[in-house]
Amino acid sequence: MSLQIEHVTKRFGDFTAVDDLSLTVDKGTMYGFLGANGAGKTTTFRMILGLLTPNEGHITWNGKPISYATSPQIGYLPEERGLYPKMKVEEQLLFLAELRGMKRADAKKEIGGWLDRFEVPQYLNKKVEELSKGNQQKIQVIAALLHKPKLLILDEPFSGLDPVNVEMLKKAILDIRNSGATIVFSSHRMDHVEELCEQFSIVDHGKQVVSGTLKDVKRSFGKLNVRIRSDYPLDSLTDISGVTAVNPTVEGAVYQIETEETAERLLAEALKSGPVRQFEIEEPTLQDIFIAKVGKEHA
Ligand SMILES: Nc1ncnc2c1ncn2[C@@H]1O[C@H](COP(=O)(O)OP(=O)(O)OP(=O)(O)O)[C@@H](O)[C@H]1O
Repeated sequence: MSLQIEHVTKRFGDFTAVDDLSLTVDKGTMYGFLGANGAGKTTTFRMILGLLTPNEGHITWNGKPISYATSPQIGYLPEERGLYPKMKVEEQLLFLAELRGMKRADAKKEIGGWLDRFEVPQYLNKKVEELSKGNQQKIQVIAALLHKPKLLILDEPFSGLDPVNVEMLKKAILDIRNSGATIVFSSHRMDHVEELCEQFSIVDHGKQVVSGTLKDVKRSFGKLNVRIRSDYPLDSLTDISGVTAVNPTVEGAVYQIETEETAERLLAEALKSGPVRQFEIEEPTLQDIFIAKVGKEHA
């Protein structure tokens, strides 16, 4: 079982939002779909779900086209959150669960469990509009996964959640993946993607610019980070040859380099100013890779 996107292009008039995109998401994988604002992520999700039709190419789940409207196998958290503000939480979730083919009694049981898990059981009989934005978001996440979909598409699932709720949602998503579901999500938070995803791709202006496993992409990026903390000025380090980028931190900077010899030169130069409190060579982060591939202005 896999999700396959083959040479998919989507145009709106003269504008190409998704440009010859191909990717495969294997069953049981947690897949991160990344890109700057306007890169084409939501458009791709809508095409996966059959809500938009590609101009070219094919998308299949398990070898067949998907129809979100009719398939109980699919769960979707849309970017534009679409709960009915006047409806009570339980009514709303029951309504959506029945649309996805669940029996009312089963849905009722599951709803209770999820509201407890997300620490919002007190809102069962409250109108959606009475909940805070973050709590509405949790209800919408519950709506997407209540019927135990085999393929779960989450458009920015963490946006608007505080750190405690982000952790709660991460655990829930991991449990769903561990139960065998395939999950594709978009996020602008690279750290979340690093923690959760086995595979990912980055799109830019509708084109795929990077894809693969985190390990392979990091290895092929061919750059390292050197983190230096010091109580003394480090200005002269910026000019050392082999430094490709400098990101200042509160107590020093992180220098992007290509070879370890540059790290030695950085350390020698830093020590000229005074003692160094931290010197560490780190692998590149997904944030580094994203910025390098998509451009600083988008980060
Ligand atoms: N119905 C539409 N008509 C015309 N242009 C559209 C339409 N839907 C999307 N676009 C354009 O397609 C591009 C891709 O939009 P999309 O929403 O897929 O980006 P995204 O990667 O999800 O962005 P974000 O991270 O900001 O949510 C944008 O330039 C957007 O303006």
